[in-house]
Amino acid sequence: MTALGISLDAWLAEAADPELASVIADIAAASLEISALVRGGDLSGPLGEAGASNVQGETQKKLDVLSNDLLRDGLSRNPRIAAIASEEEDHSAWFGHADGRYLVAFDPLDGSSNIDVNVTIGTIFSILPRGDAPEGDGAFLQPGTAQLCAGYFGYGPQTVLVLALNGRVVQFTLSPTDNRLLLTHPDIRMPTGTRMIGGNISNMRRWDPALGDTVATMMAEGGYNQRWVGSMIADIHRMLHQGGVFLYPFDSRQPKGKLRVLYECSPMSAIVESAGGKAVSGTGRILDLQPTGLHQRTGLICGDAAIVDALINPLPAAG
Ligand SMILES: O=P(O)(O)OC[C@H]1O[C@](O)(COP(=O)(O)O)[C@@H](O)[C@@H]1O
Ligand SMILES: [Mg+2]
Ligand SMILES: [Mg+2]
Repeated sequence: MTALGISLDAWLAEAADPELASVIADIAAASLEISALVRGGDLSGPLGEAGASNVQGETQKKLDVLSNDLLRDGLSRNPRIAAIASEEEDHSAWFGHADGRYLVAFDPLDGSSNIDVNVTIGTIFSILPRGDAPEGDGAFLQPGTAQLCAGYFGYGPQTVLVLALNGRVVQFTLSPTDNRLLLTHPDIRMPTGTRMIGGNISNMRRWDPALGDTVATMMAEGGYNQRWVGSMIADIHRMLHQGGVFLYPFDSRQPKGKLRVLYECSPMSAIVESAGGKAVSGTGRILDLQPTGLHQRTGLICGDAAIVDALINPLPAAG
């Protein structure tokens, strides 16, 4: 169903089986609560430092913790969801649902450093089959090709939901009048040929020299524009609609990469590929990567396939 303006629920009734639809609907319900907190800003209460660190040693903001709790609590009530894994939790959480057919991995709040400055942040999620693996983190260690659905919420001037499902990318926008998610983009295709790069250029000196040289040449001589919000979801959302590439490559300070495979790179790469783009780590396709850890990191270069190719070709062969 592609009629503009139809609700998420009506769209899901046609696009997904009822069980998968219920999982997406529950993620959406929790995310709309997060959206309301974000919209309230300081009026929602202090959203700054929570005084704790997550398993990766990163300072947690109160909104990171609140968002995690909203998603975890909301999803725990769905009997079809066996377990969740989150950036903010050391290990996967299993709900004891005998009929749980799905696993959900999520970054509850992407772009935490932008919370206090009213810049777009988001929620990223990946829905995987439960499979036969025993209960535990290992059940989540599936390549991105196994994802049944990938998506993100963007909390910016508009609250949007972007979904990759059945090989298509669609976008819903939150109606401010009745708080419903309505279809605004029935088939997003990444534009090609846009000369735009989204990367943290302050890290350029730490990148593979060949990659750094290529990017420097593109900007100095190729007419490339540079854009960097500092929230992956916002930077990739821009690429999805305007074209160009997003990159957070391996570097000498973070040789294993910064962005997490299961709940950042895998879902965002599924969205980029489904919209006609390409997503690689620098040593291979992201969606083919077999994760070995719940919080594993990787490099990421994604977007317009021709520009991604131009960036990775000078890099050494896959290792
Ligand atoms: O500090 P930098 O280099 O700007 O990093 C920004 C990157 O870190 C992230 O914020 C990591 O996400 P979290 O906020 O979920 O930790 C990405 O969204 C973004 O691309
Ligand atoms: Mg993140
Ligand atoms: Mg996060």
